Amino acid sequence: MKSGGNKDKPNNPLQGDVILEPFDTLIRKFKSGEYIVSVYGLGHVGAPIASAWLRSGVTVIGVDKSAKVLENARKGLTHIPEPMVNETFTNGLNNNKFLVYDDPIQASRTSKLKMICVPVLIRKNKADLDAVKEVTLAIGTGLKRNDIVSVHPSIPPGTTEKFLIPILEKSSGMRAASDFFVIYNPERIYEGRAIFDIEEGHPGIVSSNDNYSLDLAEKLFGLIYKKGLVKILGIKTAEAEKLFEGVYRDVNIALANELARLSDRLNIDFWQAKKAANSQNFCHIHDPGIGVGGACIPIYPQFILDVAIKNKINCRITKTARTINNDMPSYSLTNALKMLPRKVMRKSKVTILGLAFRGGVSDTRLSPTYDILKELTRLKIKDVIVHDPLVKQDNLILKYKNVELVNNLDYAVTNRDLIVLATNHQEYLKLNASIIGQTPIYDGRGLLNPDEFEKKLYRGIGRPIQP
Ligand SMILES: NC(=O)c1ccc[n+]([C@@H]2O[C@H](COP(=O)([O-])OP(=O)(O)OC[C@H]3O[C@@H](n4cnc5c(N)ncnc54)[C@H](O)[C@@H]3O)[C@@H](O)[C@H]2O)c1
Ligand SMILES: CC(=O)N[C@@H]1[C@@H](OP(=O)(O)OP(=O)(O)OC[C@H]2O[C@@H](n3ccc(=O)[nH]c3=O)[C@H](O)[C@@H]2O)O[C@H](CO)[C@@H](O)[C@@H]1O
Repeated sequence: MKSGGNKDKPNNPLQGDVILEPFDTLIRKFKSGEYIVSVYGLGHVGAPIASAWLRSGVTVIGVDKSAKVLENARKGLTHIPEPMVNETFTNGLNNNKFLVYDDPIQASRTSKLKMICVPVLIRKNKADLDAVKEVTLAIGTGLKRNDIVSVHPSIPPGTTEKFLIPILEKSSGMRAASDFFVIYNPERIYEGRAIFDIEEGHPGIVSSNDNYSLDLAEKLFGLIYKKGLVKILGIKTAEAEKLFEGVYRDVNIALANELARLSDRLNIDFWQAKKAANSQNFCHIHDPGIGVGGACIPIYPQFILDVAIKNKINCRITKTARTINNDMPSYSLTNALKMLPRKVMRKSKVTILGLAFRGGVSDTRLSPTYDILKELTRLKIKDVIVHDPLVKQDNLILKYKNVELVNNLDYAVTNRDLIVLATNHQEYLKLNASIIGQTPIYDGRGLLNPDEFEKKLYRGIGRPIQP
């Protein structure tokens, strides 16, 4: 059969003697619970994905390596503060639609569609594929004929084809696009509204290397993406697409940081200039800030740079943007420390507002606040408070003997020598002169209204110094 035929019928079985099920039968079997989806990794991405499938009526197996995550999941809970995830897990357990496995091979044997949602972080400027390798091997070991494997983390272009498919083929003894099917579906969720983003926020991206798997992906993922799907034939292109989104953001933030630093030097109000500039339809200047954190934006450009170096391409803008953004914690702290009252720096009491990498989330991965803490510790400042309304405890902070993590904002801003706002949590909008008294504040996110503070006690990135 040729590709591109009736969407309800498999148009490219590739398998000679084996007849594939019509897509409608396949979907019916997922909906009836005969076919099961397994989600490997119940973190920021996996937990909302599992929830989206559960919400579509499908039976889901959650798999994770962490005993704590599994224990929580069995109670219908997650450590991910995403709206609707806990409720969906709890309903799923009550309806016997949500199953939790600690055996990844058994989960693969039991499920038809296996979704890889474990993290790909960075080690020595290269993608760290250890977790992906581990689950891929387990999935391959339990793989059955006509099963479907779908890959979700953001990864360097070529990873699925060159790294994951060979593991699946070797461990299963079967061939991709013939005996089993591989889909790449990058996640585009914004933490804090993940289920909404999957279901209604953006079109989903589905890709595969053959037409049959791509049509299959469209049919399957149509169950959860209500805003439509963008189909890409060629997984490598889809892997690149996701990284391009991240590079675009990183470069635009770097541009904002560069212009804000110029504005600081010229004593120009960057924020007013930005607002006016963005009133023109083609202009989308981003926000400057104390740093670019999170498990995505600082990492994806590195994947691009690594692959560029291997292919002897000099991605100068991507590289420069990283350098500019990496320098922002140091630049901001230098300006903030200029506000310290004259006294021995080591004896100063400094408060950092925000540990999360951005406002509205409790995720602290690669937060610029860690860079600030490292520098304050190097300067031997002994009394440092970090406040965050959403982060209740943090293992990295425990390593700093000079740093206390607190959730009480009044305590954090009382009787201090300097306050540095590092995260744009909405909770900080209430700060003003009567709350912080005579303590100088450096606004590393341009969040606060300078008019709410005494002129000499407020400085901020891109904010002019008032005479
Ligand atoms: N966080 C986001 O907003 C976001 C958005 C889009 C894409 N992504 C991509 O998704 C990937 C996953 O990110 P995340 O934020 O969900 O990570 P996470 O750390 O929040 O969750 C990962 C989960 O996988 C589990 N895990 C790790 N190794 C495992 C293994 N070998 N077997 C089984 N379980 C294992 C962990 O215990 C954890 O529960 C990222 O690397 C990124 O490429 C993330
Ligand atoms: C391409 C894109 O948009 N991707 C989003 C991004 O989401 P994110 O959760 O990482 O959040 P961001 O808002 O990008 O922030 C990252 C860091 O940059 C700082 N920042 C931000 C905007 C700005 O103008 N100036 C800044 O300084 C901010 O404080 C924070 O530290 O990656 C997810 C995973 O791939 C995507 O799913 C999601 O779509």
